[in-house]
Amino acid sequence: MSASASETIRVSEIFGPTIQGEGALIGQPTVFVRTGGCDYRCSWCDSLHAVDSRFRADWRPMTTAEILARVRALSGDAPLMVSLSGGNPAIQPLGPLIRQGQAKGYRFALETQGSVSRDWFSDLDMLVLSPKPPSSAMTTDWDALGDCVKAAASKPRIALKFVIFDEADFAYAREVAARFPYLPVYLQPGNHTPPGPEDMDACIDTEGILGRMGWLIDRVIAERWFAAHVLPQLHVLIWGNKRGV
Ligand SMILES: C[S@@+](CC[C@H](N)C(=O)[O-])C[C@H]1O[C@@H](n2cnc3c(N)ncnc32)[C@H](O)[C@@H]1O
Ligand SMILES: Nc1nc2[nH]cc(C(=O)O)c2c(=O)[nH]1
Ligand code: SF4
Ligand SMILES: [Mg+2]
Repeated sequence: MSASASETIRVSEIFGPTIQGEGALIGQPTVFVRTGGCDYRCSWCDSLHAVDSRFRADWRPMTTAEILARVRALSGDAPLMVSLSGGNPAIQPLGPLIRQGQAKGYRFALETQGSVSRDWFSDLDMLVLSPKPPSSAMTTDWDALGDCVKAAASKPRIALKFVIFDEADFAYAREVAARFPYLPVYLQPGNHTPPGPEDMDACIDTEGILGRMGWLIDRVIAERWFAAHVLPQLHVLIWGNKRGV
């Protein structure tokens, strides 16, 4: 599907530069463009303010030019990595933003659950596919996930990233990884989030997160899954569930 540059994109928030706190690009200075709206409702979603339609009034329709101007202002016009997240950014017309941003030297990563594929995935610098394990209560559409990998196969780096709370989630990650044996895998312990986005500033369960991190490392080693990377959500350990960091 193609999109014209005049189409608007539903934006929940644009923030940064901060560091990418997760996965393959962890530690990299990054500006986040978080789009509003998602076709999933994960039981533990940490970004409900970009998912729950109660927050729809906060999502602003922005043109590609407006988003790019905001990203350039936040970064002082110095090109850096832009992470397109959400919500599900794949349901927004982001192709023109990626191409116009790249023309200015910016690089683009996109985080999605793999439920919707777009031909413009091939223009990305990095596609992070984060299929949802049983604890999310979502069901994987294997054809859609395969289509996402195919759409991106010609150019960008692709990585799989899994949130793991328990043994069933770990088994799911193993299954997906076996279907795509050539893709790098990142595993991150789940963070038990408060029930509503209003309460997100509540304290995080650091002990629980680090406990699951230790368990995850033990499981990876026990299975001799030596191709997997195990990482915490670094930004959560530093700033908790705060928005805009
Ligand atoms: C908020 S999502 C937005 C992008 C897209 N909808 C997705 O899920 O990939 C960004 C990343 O945060 C992860 N995430 C969401 N809630 C989490 C939680 N409670 N603990 C750990 N990671 C979480 C998701 O799995 C995903 O990898
Ligand atoms: N610092 C930081 N790193 C992140 N990595 C993935 C994020 C997301 O919510 O998509 C995120 C986020 O919100 N903040
Ligand atoms: S797919 Fe991503 S944004 Fe949507 S509900 Fe799940 S974690 Fe949240
Ligand atoms: Mg997040």
